[in-house]
Amino acid sequence: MNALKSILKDIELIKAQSPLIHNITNFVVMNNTANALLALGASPVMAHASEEVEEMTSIASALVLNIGTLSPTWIDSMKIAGRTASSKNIPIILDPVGAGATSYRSRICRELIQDCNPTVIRGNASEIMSLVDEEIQTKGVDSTSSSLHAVEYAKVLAQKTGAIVSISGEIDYITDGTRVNEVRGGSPLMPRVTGMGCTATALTAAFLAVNKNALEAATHAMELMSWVGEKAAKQAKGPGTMQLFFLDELYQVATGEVQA
Ligand SMILES: Nc1ncnc2c1ncn2[C@@H]1O[C@H](COP(=O)(O)OP(=O)(O)O)[C@@H](O)[C@H]1O
Ligand SMILES: Cc1ncsc1CCOP(=O)(O)O
Ligand SMILES: [Mg+2]
Repeated sequence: MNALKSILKDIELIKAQSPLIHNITNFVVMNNTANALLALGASPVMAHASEEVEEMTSIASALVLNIGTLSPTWIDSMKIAGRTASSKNIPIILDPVGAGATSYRSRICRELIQDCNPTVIRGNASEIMSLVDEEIQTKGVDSTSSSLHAVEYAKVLAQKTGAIVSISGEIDYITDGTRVNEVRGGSPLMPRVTGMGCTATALTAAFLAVNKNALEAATHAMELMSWVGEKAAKQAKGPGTMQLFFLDELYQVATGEVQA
């Protein structure tokens, strides 16, 4: 399977380079996403103090900006880190958690996009749609729309911002504004575990760190999520064990016990 070989090639690079991934992310998922990055072979660091983010981003291979539990001091740090990354050609991935639920979140996402030029924007359907149409109100951090419905919005967002836009859901769609890659698979248990979308974002950062083709890197991350999620769900009894099996299966792939 060619897609699998191509993902495994990126994973080999992640293992060899162990890229430092600087995460400014939310309190809910810090532990999950750090563990997922470690399982894959990357090196996570969570740092959000404005006093240190410029230095931390400067030594990182990719930057995650995740607005899940944002507050004014964190936004300042995100902007410093984002500008630093942008000036040094360090890839940035923005997760617009809950965009459209409050005007604050939507406004901050627009400012971050404007100031930091993210390489990839990854969110669920509702979040991506709300970034294009300010009238779209979402319920919270979970999507109320199908990913298929968001594809045209994602293309517009990609064309407007120059970012690759990655929409997650039952089917994932990743677009540069013209081409659209589709990723199927995964499991309905995945959205029953908090932080799975944020994990997808963190893994996308790891792929961006080793693969300069951002459309391919973002697609690889979603293919890996889907593949690992499906394997984990076969063994899980519910969300609790799903979380554990997901990490273990990710580690199995990363340590090379699964071959293409
Ligand atoms: N119904 C589903 N079937 C299969 N995979 C899913 C389903 N819903 C979400 N996923 C997967 O779960 C992960 C998180 O996606 P999603 O729940 O949309 O993100 P978020 O947590 O940001 O809302 C992605 O890898 C996505 O492909
Ligand atoms: C529940 C919640 N509330 C604020 S951030 C967060 C986590 C969202 O994570 P994900 O979007 O990956 O489910
Ligand atoms: Mg999310």
